[in-house]
Amino acid sequence: MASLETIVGEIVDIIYYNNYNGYTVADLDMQNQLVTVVGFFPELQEGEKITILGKWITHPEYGMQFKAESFQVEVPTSEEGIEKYLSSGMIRGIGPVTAQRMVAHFGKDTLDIIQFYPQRLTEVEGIGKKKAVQIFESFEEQQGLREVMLFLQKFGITPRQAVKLYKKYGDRTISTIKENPYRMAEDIMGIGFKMADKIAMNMGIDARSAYRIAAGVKYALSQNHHEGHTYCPEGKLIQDAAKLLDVKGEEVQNYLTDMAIHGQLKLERMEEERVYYSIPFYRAEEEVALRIIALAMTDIKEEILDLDKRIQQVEKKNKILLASRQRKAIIEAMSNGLLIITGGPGTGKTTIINSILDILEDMDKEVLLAAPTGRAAKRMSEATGREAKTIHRLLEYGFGQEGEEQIFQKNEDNPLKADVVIIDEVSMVDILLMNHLLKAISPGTRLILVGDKDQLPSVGPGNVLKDMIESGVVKLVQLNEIFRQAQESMIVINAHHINKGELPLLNVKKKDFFFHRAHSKEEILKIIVDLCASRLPRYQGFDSLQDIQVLTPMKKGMVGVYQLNKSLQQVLNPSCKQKKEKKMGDMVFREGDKVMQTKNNYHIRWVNIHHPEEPKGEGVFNGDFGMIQRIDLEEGKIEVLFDEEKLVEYEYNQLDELELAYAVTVHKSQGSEFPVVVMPMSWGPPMLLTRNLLYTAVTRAKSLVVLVGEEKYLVDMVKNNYVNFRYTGLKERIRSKLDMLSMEEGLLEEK
Ligand SMILES: Nc1ncnc2c1ncn2[C@@H]1O[C@H](COP(=O)(O)OP(=O)(O)OP(=O)(O)O)[C@@H](O)[C@H]1O
Repeated sequence: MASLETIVGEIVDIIYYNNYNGYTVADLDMQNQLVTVVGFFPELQEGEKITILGKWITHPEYGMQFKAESFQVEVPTSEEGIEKYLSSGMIRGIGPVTAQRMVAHFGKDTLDIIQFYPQRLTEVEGIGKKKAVQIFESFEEQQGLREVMLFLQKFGITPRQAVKLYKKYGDRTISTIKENPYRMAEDIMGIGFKMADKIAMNMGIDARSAYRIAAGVKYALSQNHHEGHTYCPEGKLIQDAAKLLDVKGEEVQNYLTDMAIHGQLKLERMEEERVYYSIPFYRAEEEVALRIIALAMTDIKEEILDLDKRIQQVEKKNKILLASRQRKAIIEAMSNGLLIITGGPGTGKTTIINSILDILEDMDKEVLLAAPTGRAAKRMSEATGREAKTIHRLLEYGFGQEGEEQIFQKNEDNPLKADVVIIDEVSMVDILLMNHLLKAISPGTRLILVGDKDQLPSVGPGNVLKDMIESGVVKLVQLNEIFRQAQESMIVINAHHINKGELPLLNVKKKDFFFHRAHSKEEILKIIVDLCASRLPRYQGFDSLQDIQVLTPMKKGMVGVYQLNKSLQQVLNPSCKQKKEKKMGDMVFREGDKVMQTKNNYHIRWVNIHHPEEPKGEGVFNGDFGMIQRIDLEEGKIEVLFDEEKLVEYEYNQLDELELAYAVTVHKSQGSEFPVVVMPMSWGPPMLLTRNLLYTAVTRAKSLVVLVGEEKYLVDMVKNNYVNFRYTGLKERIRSKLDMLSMEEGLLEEK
């Protein structure tokens, strides 16, 4: 067996870098001998000098390589190395041109100048005082980050996670982790208990300490919440936590009651079973149940005169005859504190919202409209011709100062001022957001919730819409008639077939729902790329970027999001001299790319390019699509245009909020609609390939659906009625609270 050796050299080329786990293949110049090095590293930069401890291996294909076990990076010392290092874009304010000028001026002292005499940077052409400060700060930050990465690499924490930790804890990263490693698992998405535990063990924390077991239990419970549950039955929690902690079930059990007594968890009885909630979910479920009952029981005293006449007027104005259920929906909307309107595509939900709006506005009522995502809110605005906001915006979330704890400014002390609030796409609302929404609805304001209960449930915990419906307490209008106009669309017809577990009708001439047969995943990928790049634009006039959206159930694999995006990018927006690009691990962002914002960012500023004189707007939301307009390699910035008007500037360290979006997962597409949806049909885990998911994907399309693959997988999906089960207590909670209230009233009456 080869023994460990130390080699020293300068990085001359990064051949491969995986930004999820840090796996790197790089060429190293060892005194004019080129060596290939492989191993797990933080993002290395060309020009850096590195000392590596490892051993020589022979790769069957690539020959001799040096496999790293540990390493020490030094800053480059040669002028060429310094220039390469600074040109890489890792320091804000320095791109290739500035790097070259700096090295031409300061030579080998450039890095020392940045660190110790930053004021001298202004001697370089193009660097003013402000930029000099920016370069100094960014360099310091990089040094700090390096230190954190070096400390964490021995625990198997990837560079990406190290960056997240550094963003969260800043200069105090190392001390915070040393103090309580389990905090990482609570604070940082993607760092599990296991990783935090590894560090804790390494630091000598006892495996049976109360501290460790409590952390394990909390983490096991939070994992259940991640899967959509609002609580976890005791047996399952003990099992999950014991497995995680590698201790006996009894050891966990002993702590559970204790944790409940100390208010770390909430112990409840649910259908004769002991179950545990994390406190925020328990509170949210309790409060939602109480508020739903209060709203549902609010008597609308107001007698609406001439409602029949008003409905007739609306019919006349819109030139339609409302169906009886639609009339019922309108009447109920006028006479209930809380109403749910649910139905599949083409069953007239939008028509009802518009009719209700017409009537209410005619009566001078104040109405507010909102939906859970930016895209859904935008569609609601377009469909109603009125302003619709995201629920977060409606509730004025995050209007505080940056860095302060973000809160919903609209709440029970400062409720929404409106007669009626209408929320669309309510199936996407989870228990926490529903609680915030209900808090801001005061008695006297009516709430109308519109949605399709058969869509995928909310990403966050809870099954709120279904639970509310099944509680039987909330007034419900269920629409099931597909209107004639909608019946002309096979998308609508087939969506209803799929929802009922029937096979969709495929390839009906001159229609809008097609199946393209392909046998292997390679073939599926090839056909999808061809459809998007050439056939659909050429024969049907669709725009490859604006109109066509590839949706896929999976992230990984040949027809998963990552590969689809790579292949589509290569063809739809290939690399060329004129287009600048920024490498992010194994992904490339290029000018002209279609991208998606992957989390809600309430503070990021945008300029309306049509009205640059207007004050800057704030906020870009999870699921918003944009286009990369410009990459500034000097400043380290990427400009993205959203909705063809909002221009947002991202710094490189914010790029984890963006993903390529030629293809996105079905889950991410919830609440959005596209002219064309293209989707692969191939093998995947049955838990994922469900009827529910297919229904959600198909209902995202307005003009055309093309499924590509093998029909047997389509049949499997239609038959797979597996709905991810969620432990939620809202339905029972509403019922039991109502029973209690009725009992109290009964007692009062008896008295
Ligand atoms: N009473 C009616 N008579 C005739 N046509 C109707 C009636 N109600 C709705 N429609 C028509 O049916 C179609 C579907 O209605 P609408 O868009 O309101 O449904 P929806 O449930 O909002 O659909 P989606 O969820 O797909 O947006 C529209 O073309 C609409 O004009």
